This record gives sequence, structure tokens and C-alpha cells, in this order.
Amino acid sequence: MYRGTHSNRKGKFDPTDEKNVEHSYVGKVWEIYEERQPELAKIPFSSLLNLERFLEIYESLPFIWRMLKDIASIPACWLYMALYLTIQLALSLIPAVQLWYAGQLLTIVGTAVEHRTVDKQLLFRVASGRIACSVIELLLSHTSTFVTGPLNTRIKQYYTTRMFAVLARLDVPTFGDPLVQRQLEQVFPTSSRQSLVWRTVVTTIRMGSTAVRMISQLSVLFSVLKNQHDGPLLALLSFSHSFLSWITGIDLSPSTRVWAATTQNDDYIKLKGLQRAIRSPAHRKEIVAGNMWEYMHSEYQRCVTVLGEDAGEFGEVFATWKQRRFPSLVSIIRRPLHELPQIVFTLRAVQYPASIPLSLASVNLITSTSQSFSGSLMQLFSHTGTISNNFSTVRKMYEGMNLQNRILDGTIPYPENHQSLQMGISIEFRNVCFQYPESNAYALKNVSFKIEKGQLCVILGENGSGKSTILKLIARIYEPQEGEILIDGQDIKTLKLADFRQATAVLFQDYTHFPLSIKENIALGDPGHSDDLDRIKQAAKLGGASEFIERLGEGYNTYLDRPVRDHYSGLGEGTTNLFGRPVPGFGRIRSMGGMKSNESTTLSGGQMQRIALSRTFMRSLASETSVGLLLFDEPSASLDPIAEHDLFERLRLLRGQKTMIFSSHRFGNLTRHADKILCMCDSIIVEEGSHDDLIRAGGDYAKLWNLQAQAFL
Ligand SMILES: Nc1ncnc2c1ncn2[C@@H]1O[C@H](COP(=O)(O)OP(=O)(O)OP(=O)(O)O)[C@@H](O)[C@H]1O
Repeated sequence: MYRGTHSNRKGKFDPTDEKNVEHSYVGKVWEIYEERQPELAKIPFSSLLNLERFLEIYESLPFIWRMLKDIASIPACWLYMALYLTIQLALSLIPAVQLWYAGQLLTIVGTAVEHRTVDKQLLFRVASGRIACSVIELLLSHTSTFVTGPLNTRIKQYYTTRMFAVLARLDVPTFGDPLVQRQLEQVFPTSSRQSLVWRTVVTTIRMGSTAVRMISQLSVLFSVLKNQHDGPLLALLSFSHSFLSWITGIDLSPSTRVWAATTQNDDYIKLKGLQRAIRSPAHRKEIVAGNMWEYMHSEYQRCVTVLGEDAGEFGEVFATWKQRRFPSLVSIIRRPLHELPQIVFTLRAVQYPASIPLSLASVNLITSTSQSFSGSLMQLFSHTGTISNNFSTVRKMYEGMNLQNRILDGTIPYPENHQSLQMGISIEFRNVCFQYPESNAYALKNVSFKIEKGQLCVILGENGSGKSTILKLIARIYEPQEGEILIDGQDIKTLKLADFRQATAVLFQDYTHFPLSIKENIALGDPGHSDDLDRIKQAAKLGGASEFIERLGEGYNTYLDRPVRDHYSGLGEGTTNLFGRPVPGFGRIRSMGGMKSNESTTLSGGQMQRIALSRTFMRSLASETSVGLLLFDEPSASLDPIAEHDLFERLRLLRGQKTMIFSSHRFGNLTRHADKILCMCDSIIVEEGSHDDLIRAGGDYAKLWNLQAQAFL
């Protein structure tokens, strides 16, 4: 199925909805379903005249107003904008001035016919006026390029910064929503040279200046011709021709309507299948061995004959169909209208032979103006298409800026006093049930437990049992559908999110490395101290990362994944290193795509994990920190036994000062010292207690522990 790309509507498109969707056949093969705009359904020819785009423009106007106010708030922008507008206005008036001079020439011809004399002074003034116009036009266009640069840059920077903020503040469920992703894709400025807003401003101003140009040209023309015999009549005839050409040209421009096309034609489908089969190497063996080519060829020929001109690609067939769909009456009238000015002129010449030179000059003037007029008219129309698209994207951009996070913020500041954090945070789950968005299975089912302040808790369980989910719910990455989570006895939803997150440090299982330097990667744990290199080094030491970082060529300034590409051209074959980075062995122009300063493969998984741990330590271990809760999802998965031992030793020292929750598959070091172990299986907690409690209970934990212990006997 071939779908239109200009979908601006919310909700679903349903081809079977006859009330809102128009069905037509495009030739023998394709069926097209076009959405009617309910507001326009009653207006005849609304789809032919593409009135949807005007409606789109109308609906987007409040957002355009907001955009203009925003632009005006950018420093110095309004000054540049005023200058740009003045230049464009002046440029759009020049054709009318030139036309006025042409009218003056007509007067000179008229006087010459009547009195057999030429007013030389007037002729000189007219000639120099026309030259001056051209020079001014050139100068203005040139000045305009000087103004557009700074304007474009300022507008682009303003909006990219705003959009960055919009993206940065979105939470996980909102950001992960495919609809939101689609919305962001459409409006988040990519690396294009011009911003959407600037493009919109330019097209709007161009449209305005085209309109000014047309109106001024028309009024000058009519004032020049009003005293000529039949002048206005000739002008009217010429312009009707332009207008009709414009009308017939309308439907060829892309539609803003939502549409979809499909085909049920067996011959066409077979034709396409045969085409594909004959080209693909995958089928060649069987075509040869099975002697299929003759059959395929004759079938292909049959399909082509049956389908005739409908055998082409959808795009071609669709374009022809659109041309034909036009009321042919318009095209019929258009032709003779084109000839009418000549006929009127001839009749007039027969009637008044003396006026021939004057009439000739008027006809010439009218024809040239009418040509430029129809050009402008076409431009105006194509601008409305672009404008309606731009306007609707601006609207979507502002709607995107208003995107609300799914996780709602609370109002109660946390903690009430920082002293209370010195002993950690208590956490309680009461009958919590949770399903991930887009999933219908429970990741947590009726989970209840309580962890006291300063306790060390380990959540154990097999893959997919729900361990990470518990940590994500505590960090309020997601919201449970049922049940309650209490933090120091208060519902987690009522606490101010930023405050609560300030009081927690999380190390996710799927931690990521930012495309920033190692220093920044660690500093992000506590952005408030990102300039404090001593603190960053201390965190790296605690995370067990300092030794290998210092061995790297660029030390803490090393980029694991360099976000900027270097460029080169025509390097000698022996150049394997450039700017301290490896160069792939090609001599032609290319950029080193996403090159890594020190390829991340030079760091092991364990080293990567140590950097992530350092980031968590950066946040949690500084003396004046306000973190009372540490959440670690498999913190030692990639660590060697010594590093794991050292890490847990360090963390155990924090017992009583911070609440710590670990998720793990492994028994041992940590579980023995845990105040509480939660054993999970299939989204529920099956056992709960300290190591000794669980061994005494003789359940699954005890069995697995003994099994593991035997392995070391
Ligand atoms: N983003 C997600 N979207 C949908 N389902 C998810 C998502 N993340 C996890 N799940 C599902 O939720 C269930 C619990 O996952 P969770 O990550 O909590 O398990 P886990 O016990 O931490 O597993 P592991 O030991 O492998 O880390 C699993 O069935 C998993 O497939």
C-alpha cells in the first residue's frame, strides 16, 4: 500500500469510512482513498482547489503568532527582521515601478502618434529611471543576503536550544512512546542549514511580497491603460487566461490531504511479481533449472497487454489521472481566451487604423505584464502549498514543546530536613503491580516489602523475574498501575521528583556511556561539581577506574566515542595515524565516521563498568552529598572477583548511613551480609529474609546456596 506523506491529522485513517473518505479508481489498477475534511466537504471542488491547505494555514495561525512573538524576543532579531521586511517590500514594488515607466513609454508613443514629436526629456527620464530600478534591485538583493545570514543563525540557535530543552526534560515512558518519537522526528531540527522556523518566515514573506508585487503591478497597469481604447478589456482577457492556466495547474501540486492507495488487480500484482523474480539472483537457479523463462515471458507480455497504460508505476499513473480529473471545460475555454487579445486588437486596428502603433505598444505591455503576472500567480500558489506544510510543522513543533511528561511531578519537598538522609531512606512496596507500556504481561505482580533506613538489601532472581523493574519503580522511571510505593512513609507520587532524584543514585544494568570525555562521563554523576577534577579522580578511584584511565593517552580527556568527525583528503598510503587517531587506509576524500579517539574496544566491559560505577560514586560518596539511597542493578556483572570484592567491601562500610539495594543473580559476598534478601520468581517475591533466615527456612534460596557451596568443596 502506497501512503501519502503529508499526514497532519490525529487519530486513525480508515479507508472504509465512507463518510469521511472518498474512494476513486485511478485507471484499472489502483484504488485511491482520500480523506475529506469535514469542514470543507460541502464546498464544491474543495479538493480540486486544494482548499485543505488554506484550512491548514488558518488552523496554524495562533502558533504562527506565537512564533513571531518568540522571534521578536530574540536579541537584535527584530531589527534584522525589520530590515529584511523593508528590503523585501521594496523589491516587490520594483516591478510595478518598472511597469509605470513602461506606461510612460506608452504615453511617449501616444504623443508621437498624435503630434509627430517625441518628448526627449521625458524619454531620458524614463530610460534613466528604468536603469536606476535595475541597479537598486541588484543592490537590495545583495543587501538582503547580508541580513538573512545573521537572522537565520539567530533563529536557528534559539529554536535548537529550546528543542534541546524539550527533548532533555522528557521522561522514559513519554520519550519511549512511538507517537511522541514520530512527532519529535518531524519537528526536531536535523542538521539542515536552515531552520524550520526560518524557512517558514522566508516563505511567508515571499508569499506576501509576491502578493504585493501582483497587486501593485495590476493597479499600475490599470491606471496606465485606463485611458487607452480597449486597454482594460485587453488586460482583462490576458489575465483571465493566466488565471485559468493557474486553475488548471493547481491539482498537479502535492495534496495536503491524507490519502492511501491500494490495488487488487491480479494482473498488476503478477506483473510486479514477475518483474521482481526475473531481477533477483535468489530465483535464478530455479528459473534456469525449471526452464521457466518462456512461461514467465509470455505471462509478462500478457499482463502488459491487458493492463495497457496502467502497467506503469503508481506515481506515473497517479499523475496522469490527476491531470485528467480536471474539469475539461476550463481547458476548453482557456485556448480561445489566449487568442482573444489578438482578435480584439485586430478588430480595433481595422476600425481605427491610426491607433495601430499605440495599440501594438499596449498589447506588448499587457502581454509581458500578464506573463510575469501568471508567473507570480503560480509562485503564490506553490507558496501556499509550502506554507501550509511549514505552518503545520510549526504547529507540531509548538505542540511538541508542550508535551507533558507521563510521570507527574509531586508537590512535597524532599527530604524535609537533610539530617534525616544521614541514616538513609526507608522504602515500602504495598501490593505493587506493574506492566511495561506496550506489554500485556505483568513485570511485577502484587509485590510488597519494606526496607528500613540504612539497610542493605539484595534482590535475587533469575533473568526476567522483575529485579530491575523494582529498581526502576523506586527511581520513578515508571509508575505502577496498582499499589503504592512509600518513601519514608510518604507516597512517592507526592514527592517533588527533582528532590527525590537528588537523594538517590542509580547504576542501571544497561548503563550507557555518553559521547563525552571520560571526565564528563564521571562528572555527570554530580553535574554541580563537574569542574572539580579532584572529586572526579576520587570517584574514579572508588569505582576502580583511576588506574586504567591514567594509562590512556589522553587520560581523563579521552573520548570513548568521539562525536565529531575529522575530515581528510588525498593522504599518502603510509598515513595510518592523523591527529593521534587511526586512519582507515583510503586515499580519497572521506570523513572518519564516528571515529573513536581510543576505540571503545580498547576498553574491556569491566573497565566500562568501572567508569559507570565511578559516575555513581561521584554522586553518592562525596562528604557533603545529600544522597540517602543507592540502587545498583548488577553492579559487578563485568567485574573480576577482586574488583567485585573491593567494591562490596567499600559499599558495606556505608551500611547504616545509606540505604542500598542491589539486584543480582549471584550469591555470596553480598547476600551473606545483606539485612534483607528478596527472592523473586516470575514477577513475584517468593522468599524474604536475611541469609540466615532463608537458610533456616530451607526453601529455594537454601537449596541454591548449598548447590553453589558444594561446587567449591
Ligand atoms: N522496557 C520493557 N518493555 C517491556 N517489557 C520489559 C521491559 N523491560 C523489561 N521487560 C520485561 O519485564 C520482565 C521483568 O524484567 P526485569 O528487567 O525487571 O527482569 P530482571 O529480573 O531484572 O532480569 P535480568 O536478570 O535479566 O536483568 C521481563 O519479562 C522483561 O521481558
